[in-house]
Amino acid sequence: DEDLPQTCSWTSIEKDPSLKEMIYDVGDGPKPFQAYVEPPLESFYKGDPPSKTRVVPKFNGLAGKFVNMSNKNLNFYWESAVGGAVHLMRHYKPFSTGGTGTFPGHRFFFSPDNDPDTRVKEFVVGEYPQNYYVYDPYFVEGDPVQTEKNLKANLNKKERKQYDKWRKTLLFNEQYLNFTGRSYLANYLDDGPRKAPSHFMWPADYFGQEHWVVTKETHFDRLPPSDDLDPILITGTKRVLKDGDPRILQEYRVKDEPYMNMTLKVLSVIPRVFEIQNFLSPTEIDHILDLAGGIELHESTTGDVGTDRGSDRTKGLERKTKTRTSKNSWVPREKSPIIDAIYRRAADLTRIDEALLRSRDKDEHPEVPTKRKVCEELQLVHYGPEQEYTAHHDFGHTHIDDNLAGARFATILFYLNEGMEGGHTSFPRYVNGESFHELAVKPEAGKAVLFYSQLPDGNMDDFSQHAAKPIIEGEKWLINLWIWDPVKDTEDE
Ligand SMILES: O=C(O)CCC(=O)C(=O)O
Ligand SMILES: [Fe+2]
Repeated sequence: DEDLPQTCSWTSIEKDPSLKEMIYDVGDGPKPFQAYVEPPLESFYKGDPPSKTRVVPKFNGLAGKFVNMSNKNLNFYWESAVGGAVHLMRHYKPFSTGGTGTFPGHRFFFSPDNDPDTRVKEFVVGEYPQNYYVYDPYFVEGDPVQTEKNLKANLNKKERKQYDKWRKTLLFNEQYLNFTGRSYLANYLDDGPRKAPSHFMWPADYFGQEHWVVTKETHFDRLPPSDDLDPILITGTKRVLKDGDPRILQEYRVKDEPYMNMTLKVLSVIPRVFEIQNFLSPTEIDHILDLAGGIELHESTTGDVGTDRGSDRTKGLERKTKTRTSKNSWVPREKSPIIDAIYRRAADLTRIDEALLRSRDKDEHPEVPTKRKVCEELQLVHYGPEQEYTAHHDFGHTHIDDNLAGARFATILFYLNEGMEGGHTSFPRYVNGESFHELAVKPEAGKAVLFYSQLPDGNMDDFSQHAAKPIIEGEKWLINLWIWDPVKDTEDE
């Protein structure tokens, strides 16, 4: 298109400069892997760095990855203190894993799901980067012969395969940790480590760095009549807008502005966090809040706590999660043309084809391994006084047999209001040379925040841990969009 000589400030880099070749061996001979190695702190500052050494953050949380390397069904508990109250966190299938944000000194244990009085393994969480907590009843330290005997006696062929993949994951983790200083929070798959993200990732080289990207999805500045905001019914290729095509409801958008510029400003290098001012227009915000009036908001839950699979005895120990006290609801892209435009703009912002953010026809992106979307529906969230979402990671953990290993890759938060007291989005572990306090992002109406939960090498980013701080006064409205890599784990329709 002639109006758009260049669509973004990014000039092609062959590979992310933070990727370094590491040679590893998990028993099949030496192999190369492009591993993410954190750049030196001095490079995080455009001018003179305030310090050459990292500040140790006040917040000492970390991602705990708990692994069931047995063929037993287990229940996983948190024990609030030695001999204190225990809380059922979740059920673990054979050879499965799960994660939770945790702190040094936290206590967890596994029990067989048919024998809740027995603790087969207890864990006390250590300091970062001690992220792994493994139950392996077959392994005998320093005795490979006995270990092999135990495995032969207890596991069938299929189980042995699953076990061996976990062994490789742990071996890979040791070498990755040694090379990068970080744990490998993904799994080692059938043909090697989890693949590097298939989506584009904006670089974040230093605080205050700016990128820009152009979008034809310009702002709505007048609300179309409600009939024009009916749900979108067309599907697949018919949704594609060619360069010459007008945008949907163009007449209600800012006049004589064929495209608009979005500026991403780097708020944090590790994790990669960007803010984008004026992503949403006041009209768009009105429309979303209007939808919110007609949408029933539900009490939020997280994937971490609560299961209906507990035994009778453990049922009484389940509790509603206290980590997330807000109310939420899902808004599909097809809800209205304005919501659709927000998805298209988000696609331009992340430089992901909009087709990946909806159901696709057969011939759209045949290279993508499944027809699943790469995002969830928008989530509309409301926090009232005292409500919060305590520190957590947005990524999840996949089963060892899931060879695609789809996980949340990027999060975009869109703030719908401002002026509340509290309610910041906090990144308590952002790496810097000045402050041991969190990076606190203030909600401002129309502002978007983009951050990545994964690293350029396909590992999960433990430092992406974040929280919604409690509201002290007022309320907070936001929508968030979760983008997955390479695709979502299940279809959400
Ligand atoms: O409300 C916020 O600021 C953050 C929300 C969040 O982290 C989430 O919904 O996953
Ligand atoms: Fe989150």
